[in-house]
Amino acid sequence: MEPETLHYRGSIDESFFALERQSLQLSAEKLLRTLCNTGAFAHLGFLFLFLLIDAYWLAAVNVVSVIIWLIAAIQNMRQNQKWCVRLIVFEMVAHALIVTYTMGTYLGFHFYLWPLTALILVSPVKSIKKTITICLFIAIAYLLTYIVSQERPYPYALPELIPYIYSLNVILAIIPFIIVMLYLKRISSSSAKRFFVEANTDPMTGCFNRRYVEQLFKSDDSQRRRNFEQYTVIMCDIDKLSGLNTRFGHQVADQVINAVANAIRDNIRDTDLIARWSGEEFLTLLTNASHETTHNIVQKIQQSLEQDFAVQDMSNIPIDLSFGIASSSGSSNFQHVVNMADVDLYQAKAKKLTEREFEER
Ligand SMILES: Nc1nc2c(ncn2[C@@H]2O[C@H](COP(=O)(O)OP(=O)(O)OP(=O)(O)O)[C@@H](O)[C@H]2O)c(=O)[nH]1
Repeated sequence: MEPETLHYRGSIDESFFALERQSLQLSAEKLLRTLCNTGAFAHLGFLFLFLLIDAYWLAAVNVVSVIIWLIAAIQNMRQNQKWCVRLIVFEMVAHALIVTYTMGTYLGFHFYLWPLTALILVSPVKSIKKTITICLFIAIAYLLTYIVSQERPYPYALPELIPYIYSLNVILAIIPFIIVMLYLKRISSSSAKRFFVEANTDPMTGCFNRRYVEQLFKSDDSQRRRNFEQYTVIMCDIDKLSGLNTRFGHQVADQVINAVANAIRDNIRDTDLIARWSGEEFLTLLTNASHETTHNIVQKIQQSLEQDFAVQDMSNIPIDLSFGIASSSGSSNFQHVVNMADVDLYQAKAKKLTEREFEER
């Protein structure tokens, strides 16, 4: 699955990093914080409701509930998520049972038991056996409320509020469920993006890798292919990279590779694509670019690189790029176009070599 936020140009763009950071931040701690805040506020609201209907002892129970939610929030802040979840589960089960036993099932307080199963699924309980046992225990507790409290008459004031309290409980009980599901959705989309990036990009430069480009031209995705119906391939090779490694070390050579990737990236459009084809070779795919535009881009890449080296005080590093260019016109076969660009590249390199030999004579 390709994340929509990844553009063809470059590779892992800034919006992806922002999204990734956001998703990671929405960790268990954030999920529990949202739950604790919602739980504490909801119980504070119910405290007033119970006072309104003269259910004083239930209001007292609610005070204890608010305290438990606050302690759970503190445990979460202290990174003690295990105890935070235990307290939430205890409070929700005990409170749902007490209120349902006192008021009957027709007020809907027993609905709070269901979202707990979702919470337990994402909680730090690692063992599957334990998770299933707790979920079954919740199901049994739900059944008990039904058996014990079904026929119980409503004992408090303002019975006309019953349908409203029921509706409120239905809505509030689904909130923890939604929060947990959103959390799971975020985690799964974040993992899919990470998987895509790891499989299709070069970690050092952030460019797409060869695999991605080859898959792109093999894929049946007509929308994506249409973007590359009329394209030009530029093969860019860093000359004598092995020499740079020997003379200046791998770190400097890596810096050179990154600088070349940036120079290409800065001079192509969002609809174009850059991929690290091999250690010292980059492939650039330009869409609908004329001969003149392509040559301008090549020139701009070289100029950008020189400027970047001057800014970074790296002008002493002898860096030369060779380019091979081929266009898809007349051939729809990607591999064939790449081969033509390769031939052009080797000719450019051979020409340089001959010129150098001529100068040295
Ligand atoms: N520092 C660094 N070096 C790399 C990386 N990938 C490939 N190389 C080096 O790039 C060099 C490529 O060597 P060659 O294929 O002979 O190419 P070259 O030295 O650039 O010579 P010409 O292409 O003929 O100009 C090898 O020494 C590799 O070790 C990398 O990620 N970092």
